[in-house]
Amino acid sequence: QNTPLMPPASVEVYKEFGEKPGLIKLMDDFMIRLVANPVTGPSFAPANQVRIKAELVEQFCQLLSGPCTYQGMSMKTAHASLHINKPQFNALVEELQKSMDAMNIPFRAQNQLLAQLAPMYRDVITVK
Ligand code: HEM
Repeated sequence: QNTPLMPPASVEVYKEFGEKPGLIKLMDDFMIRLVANPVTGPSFAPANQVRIKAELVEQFCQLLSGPCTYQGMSMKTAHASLHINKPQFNALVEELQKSMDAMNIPFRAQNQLLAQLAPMYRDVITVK
């Protein structure tokens, strides 16, 4: 996790995501969408999806003030060699929104998570 510009979301929001089991379900849905999307698919199809999902669960749990400590790579390190551009970043966020809608996560809670993720564009996007 780099440059946390927002205070973590409240633990109430973690509950609205269904805690750990909710996040696991969310990531299963999200990864299917990421692989199917023509903009993000080429990055995720060849990757270790099981491991990325597990890391995302821990990361989102921490961002939502759940009882987790993300121990994966920094966003800068994880994405350094992936040549990610802005359309890819935006496509990932859109797929996440679809997954959150599919899980009936309240809109306000969705926005709490998105506010945590938005500043990460600085570390994730390396291609103009
Ligand atoms: C806010 C946006 C993003 C977040 C929060 C995020 C989060 C993560 C996390 C937690 C990991 C696992 C790190 C680890 O293994 O220790 C990861 C890896 C990865 N991410 Fe992202 N990511 C974002 C954007 C993107 C985008 C836009 C793409 C490509 C379209 C992408 C592609 C990947 C790939 C391919 C890996 C696996 C790298 C590897 O296996 O070495 N990510 N990401």
